[in-house]
Amino acid sequence: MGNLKDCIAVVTGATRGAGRGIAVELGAAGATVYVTGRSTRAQPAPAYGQILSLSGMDRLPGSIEATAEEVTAAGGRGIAVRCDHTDEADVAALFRRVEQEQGRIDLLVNNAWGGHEVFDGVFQAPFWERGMEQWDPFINRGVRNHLLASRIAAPWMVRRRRGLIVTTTFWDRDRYMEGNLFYDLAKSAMTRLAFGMAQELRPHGVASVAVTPGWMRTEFVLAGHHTDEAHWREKPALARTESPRYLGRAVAALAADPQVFARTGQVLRVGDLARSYAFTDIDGRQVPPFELDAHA
Ligand SMILES: NC(=O)c1ccc[n+]([C@@H]2O[C@H](COP(=O)([O-])OP(=O)(O)OC[C@H]3O[C@@H](n4cnc5c(N)ncnc54)[C@H](O)[C@@H]3O)[C@@H](O)[C@H]2O)c1
Repeated sequence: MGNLKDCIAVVTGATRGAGRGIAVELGAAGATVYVTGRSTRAQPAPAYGQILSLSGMDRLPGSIEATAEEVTAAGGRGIAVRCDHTDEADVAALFRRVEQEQGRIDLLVNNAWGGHEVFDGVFQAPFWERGMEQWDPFINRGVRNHLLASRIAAPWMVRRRRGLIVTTTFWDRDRYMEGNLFYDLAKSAMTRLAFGMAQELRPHGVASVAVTPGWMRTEFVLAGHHTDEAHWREKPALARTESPRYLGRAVAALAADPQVFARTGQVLRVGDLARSYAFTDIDGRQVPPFELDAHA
């Protein structure tokens, strides 16, 4: 993995899940990582949806401080900053702090995602049977928050004519997420956001890409299957999952790639990046890209 010891990164929504995996892998490559989220040790995580209630728990472990400590233990420097990414004042204060402490930002990872917190246990349903209460967590805590962070970080990158914005999403060759219109809308908008930002940043030497993992064994997914990272192999349904660190390795490889600008505007699958940059998941497997029809 490339050396990121001079990299100043912000990873949004990094108390758990994909964000945590990305932050820790950036740390392993030596980066300074601002770990953001709402959950602190003093203020526990918000409750998740029905799938966790079904398994007897509605709160997941994780805090910005715990992830920041993991980043530092991995070899980087983790800095925990409480930030609700829907709140413009919080987001402005986050980036002000990064500017005061570092004077620059090299990598922004747009990842905070509210969709899972309202998951109702229904995997597929026609849109007219889903409630409008899904709009806010899926769109405002999935797309608006990324635009909000990016429009504050972009001017600093533009001034230096360098930088990378990574937006995590789910994308499978433009296939429709059957029975999940809200999810599909949110993910399509994120992917398009990364593309649109790339067009406007291109003349300024700044890159923007969307990165799509496969099905990840996040704390949410593991709890929904009544298991944990030590025992997931006992669950046949999780056979093709990957760890969030696999996505983290993809982001670290992109951040360390001097040719990353050649990829600007693209949506990149973690399984493809693993082949291209020759990395594996934490268990040594090179998990192929997730394809919807292969899982139908
Ligand atoms: N889990 C998977 O298998 C999977 C697969 C493909 C793509 N993805 C995508 O990866 C991204 C991350 O998903 P995840 O699975 O890690 O989700 P998650 O629910 O496990 O984690 C989301 C993180 O964002 C934080 N967050 C939510 N709202 C926030 C807010 N307002 N301010 C700050 N932080 C906030 C949460 O607290 C949490 O730390 C999403 O775009 C998701 O669609 C996930």
